[in-house]
Amino acid sequence: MKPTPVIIISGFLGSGKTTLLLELIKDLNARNLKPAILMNELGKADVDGSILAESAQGLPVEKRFDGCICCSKKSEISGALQSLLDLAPDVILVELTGVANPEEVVDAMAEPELIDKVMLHNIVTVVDAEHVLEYNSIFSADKQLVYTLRRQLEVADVILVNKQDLVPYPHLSKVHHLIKKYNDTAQIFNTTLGKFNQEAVIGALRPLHHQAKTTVRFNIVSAHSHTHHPHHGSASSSRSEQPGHASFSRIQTIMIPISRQTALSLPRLTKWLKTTGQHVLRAKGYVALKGSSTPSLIQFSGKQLRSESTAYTGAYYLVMIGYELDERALLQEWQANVIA
Ligand SMILES: Nc1nc2c(ncn2[C@@H]2O[C@H](COP(=O)(O)OP(=O)(O)OP(=O)(O)O)[C@@H](O)[C@H]2O)c(=O)[nH]1
Repeated sequence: MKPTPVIIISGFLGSGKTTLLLELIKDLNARNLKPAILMNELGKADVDGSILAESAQGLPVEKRFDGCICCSKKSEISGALQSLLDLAPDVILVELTGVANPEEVVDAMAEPELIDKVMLHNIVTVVDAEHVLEYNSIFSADKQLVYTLRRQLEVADVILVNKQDLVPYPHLSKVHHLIKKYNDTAQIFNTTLGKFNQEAVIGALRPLHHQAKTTVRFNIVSAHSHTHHPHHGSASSSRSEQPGHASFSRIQTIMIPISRQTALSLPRLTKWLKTTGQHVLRAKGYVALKGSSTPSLIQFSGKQLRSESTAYTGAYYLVMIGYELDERALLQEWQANVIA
């Protein structure tokens, strides 16, 4: 039996991985290829899962959300991959968290129970064209994170310089220069919203005609996460200073639950996210906005906030992702600046 190809999508927080994943799913569907998806997410809320559920409706997508890829637990990764294999997909797409090293998945694929069943098709790393040049200086004190970000570039077969719409051309060439310093063999594409000629990534894939071992379809399974840092409560992080395969570093997540009765002012929320002294790199979640009758998906990355109306039906919350976050201060600021 032919091994099932695996495509790994990596890239720092907010670079555009889920946006790319949705583009790949569309294209695979157009080619009559059935993908299965393994994704995990920082924090306790499965925002990407909800986006996927809404955007990929009707597509032959299977999703498994229980592999904690952040901790190099090979058994968890390989367990999740094996469950997906039972569905006989033509390709497995793995979307990593923004602070994960793709090598962890590659390592897990080399475990005895998987080695003959899966093969690495390619690693695609998505780069945020607007911010990638700043990362080394912002995170200079965090060796683990700098190492992970470097490995995301070094091990990639294809690198997307995404968000090209937000930067002038000379900036793009500086980004290419940086990438080539770490990887001069990867194919590089400049993209906006993850759109490019996907032939380079999925062109060689063919239907596998494998027999599914189960008819159980994995839908959106509840988000799995855990606390890396007990004293942070809902925050997740670990502080290994030793570069290695483990991905986490000082990046933390803080989940802000929001009552269903609270409608937020978009201008106030935007102002606060842009001006808070906390080191917030990314925020996302579902909220009620004043003047809108449906829940809104909030996406804050690269100091830009986007909101879009959705058919989401779950509890409201905002996940804040950043470094050196002071949870108490952040929640106080939230109350004072957004809620009060
Ligand atoms: N202007 C612009 N925005 C983009 C582009 N690609 C993605 N975005 C937006 O950037 C935000 C983050 O995109 P995602 O695809 O969720 O990024 P991600 O890498 O999956 O994020 P995490 O999973 O949180 O690490 C969303 O609001 C996207 O709509 C782009 O090319 N240009």
